[in-house]
Amino acid sequence: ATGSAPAVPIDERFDIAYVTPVTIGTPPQTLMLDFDTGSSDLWVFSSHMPPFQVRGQEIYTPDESSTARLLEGHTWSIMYGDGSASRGNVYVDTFAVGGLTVLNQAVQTAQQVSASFTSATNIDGLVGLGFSTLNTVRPESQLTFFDNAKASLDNPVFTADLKYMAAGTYDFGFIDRAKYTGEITYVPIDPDPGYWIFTSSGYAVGASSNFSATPIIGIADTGTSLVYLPTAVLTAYYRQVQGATNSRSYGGYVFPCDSALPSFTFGVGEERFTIPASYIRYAPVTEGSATCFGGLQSSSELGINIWGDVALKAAFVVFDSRSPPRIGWAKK
Ligand SMILES: O=C(CNCCc1c[nH]c2ccccc12)Nc1scc(-c2ccccc2)c1C(=O)NCc1ccccc1
Repeated sequence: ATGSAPAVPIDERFDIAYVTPVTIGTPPQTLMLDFDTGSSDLWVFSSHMPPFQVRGQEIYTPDESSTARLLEGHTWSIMYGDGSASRGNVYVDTFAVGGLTVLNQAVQTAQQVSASFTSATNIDGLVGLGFSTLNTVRPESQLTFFDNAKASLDNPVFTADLKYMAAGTYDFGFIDRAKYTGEITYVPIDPDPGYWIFTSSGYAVGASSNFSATPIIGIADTGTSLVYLPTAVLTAYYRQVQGATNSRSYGGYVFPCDSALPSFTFGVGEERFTIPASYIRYAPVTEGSATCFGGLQSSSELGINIWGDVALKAAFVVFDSRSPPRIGWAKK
């Protein structure tokens, strides 16, 4: 089997996150979920939440699904690095995306979500595509949709083709030759932490003329908007941006929106990928402001480097869960 589904930006002005239509239950309930390689819980806004925490999101109502079964005595609770959080209980039900159907998928129904999820009105929940070891369901952790689907897929892979201010695609079980150019460069993944962690071979500010061959260990993360890198890399980049400052009040590097921005190049093996300046001029700090927030930010508070959407949309990315797992990057 194979599957293919769109990844649609939740906001037409800047790519905060991407959502993908899925159906859950019988008769099918359609929700728009954020497919997230940086976590491993499939959780949804649900009929178990207090109504004031739901602001326009679609909800999953297990009581209206004839195939829903409560997973007795199981709960979940997750906290992300930005302090956002959610928790609740667990059902198994039929889950379908892009032509693929998984029977008895663990669907984590939210009873409580933090304010940042309530205000993300176009996100009805998340589909974790990280390694199932990260799943937070207790007392027995649950498998991701991809781990449940893997045996029936033509190949144990999925690919991300995210786009700047446009709908991209997630493909499951196959690699679409029409979505990339040249060859795919594969590098190993360390699956133990549970994330898609790989080592970038270095970076350059602007084109790859002055490439600095320094290993950067980071997570390929479709669920995080921006790129978080070591301070040394950031200062090298923002040194080239007129008026750039690392603002405590805005919580990161900001600069005048009309400043000239260099592109940013990162290495995967011998290959070089360039993030255009337009992706790094991420968004005005507030509606209509002349101060813009950068798409490259420091990872020093996180303790981990993250290659979020700003980087992923500059490439065609293959998440290959053969043994040992590996990640592939190609131009497009
Ligand atoms: O969790 C994810 C992806 N799902 C995000 C879902 C989500 C969280 N608010 C959302 C709001 C809307 C939609 C989706 C989400 N990625 C990873 S891997 C390692 C870390 C991490 C570990 C330790 C310390 C720090 C990060 C994170 C992390 O917390 N990223 C979020 C973030 C956000 C802002 C800044 C940094 C990291």
